[in-house]
Amino acid sequence: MRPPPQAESIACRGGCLSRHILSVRGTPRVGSSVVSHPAVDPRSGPLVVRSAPVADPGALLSLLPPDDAYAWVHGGDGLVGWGRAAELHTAGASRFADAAAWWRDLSARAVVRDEVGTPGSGLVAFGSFTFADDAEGSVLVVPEVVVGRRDGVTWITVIGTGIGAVPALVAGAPPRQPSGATFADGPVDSQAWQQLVAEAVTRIEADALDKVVLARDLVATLDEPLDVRAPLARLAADYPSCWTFHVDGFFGSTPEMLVRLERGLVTSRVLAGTIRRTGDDTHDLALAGSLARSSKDLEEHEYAVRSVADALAPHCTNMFVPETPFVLHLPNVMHLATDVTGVMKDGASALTLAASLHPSAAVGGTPTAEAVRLIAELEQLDRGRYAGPVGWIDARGDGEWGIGLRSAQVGDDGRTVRLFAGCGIVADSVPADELAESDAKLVPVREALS
Ligand SMILES: C=C(O[C@H]1C=CC=C(C(=O)O)[C@@H]1O)C(=O)O
Repeated sequence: MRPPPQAESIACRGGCLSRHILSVRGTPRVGSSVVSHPAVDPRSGPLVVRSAPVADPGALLSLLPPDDAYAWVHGGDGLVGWGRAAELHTAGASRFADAAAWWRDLSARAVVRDEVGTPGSGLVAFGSFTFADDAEGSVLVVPEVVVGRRDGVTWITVIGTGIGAVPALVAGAPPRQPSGATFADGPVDSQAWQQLVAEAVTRIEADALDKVVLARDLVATLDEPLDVRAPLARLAADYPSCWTFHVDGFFGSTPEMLVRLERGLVTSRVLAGTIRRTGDDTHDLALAGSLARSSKDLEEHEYAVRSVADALAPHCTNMFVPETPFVLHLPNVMHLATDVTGVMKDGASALTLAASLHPSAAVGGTPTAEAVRLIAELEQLDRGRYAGPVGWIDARGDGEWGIGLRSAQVGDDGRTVRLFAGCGIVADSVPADELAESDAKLVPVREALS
């Protein structure tokens, strides 16, 4: 393999890189307002992108500066980035189409020298999309620096308007740990939320729909503004089989891969059907067996698998949809899980696939339209980016989009953090059990803030 580039190394990290790379703002952000018809500023030249292998710099998350940092890591591999070379903010039902068009245009105009040639090298954007059409906050960001690792190969990508210097990669000082976290119910307290679950069961029994996912939130207040690198490091260490992410204050560790597209191969990990772990391995094994036999959970799972298979079918050939789920063991919960695969047939990008899949029945319900209407009516919660697609895309269209679960959004003051969790409700659901399940799903982020 080619030796890592050293000649251009300079002893600085994210912040001072901006001396070397002029930041092109793809679309200016005006306060928090939404740019619905984005275009790259025609006065700016194309983005100039260079990817090259580098020596292993250690844990990817340890490279992140405190601000403008992005992450998508899974068991040591993944992508981290910092700085903003270009960005798009969008909203509305057209948010995915806006983002896909912006990305196609930006990619087509970019000048790329990619010495790595793997999914995630070359031009890359991190993104996060809201669950609901009418929420603000969908974003794609192209960092100034991206560091990736995959199958033992580490690379750096530098993005700007000119030939940028390649920064030396050094771990920064350890992040400041969160302190003084207190947690309170969001606008709907746990008692009221159980009543909503009961109401959803009534609606399901009245045959209006088969399944609906209801979510709740917790509000954490910290002593000081959150250094998001601290919970990210904790989540990545505690949940290595999940995808730990951060985009624009939205962070978490999701076990659910909405869609991955790599060199024509499409995969999706569907989760639905949950049981809490007890901490006693023998007992948990017995619980895993009962989860795999539970008709309530199997029914809930089947809806989610069907929704994913149906949404992928128009884009794929050779689809494989296993008939029986396996049990995914996480430290806090176990889930029924199915890995759906297919071969891309129509050239759709990972982002277009994510748009076709969202919202799957793991976060919406069945039928989708009725479930989404009931969520809006009952939930009394602005989900923001929770349960929306979060991940990355490269210029080839390859990418990974997880579902933004086991997640939280940092507020503008930096000290307030909203944590989210939801549960699939079907005819047999029991409100108190669903509350306990949602508490278990809040554990990863809650512990990472404590
Ligand atoms: C909606 C969430 O989880 C989904 C994913 C896995 C299992 C689920 C369940 O069993 O209800 C949910 O469908 C969440 O974690 O907030």
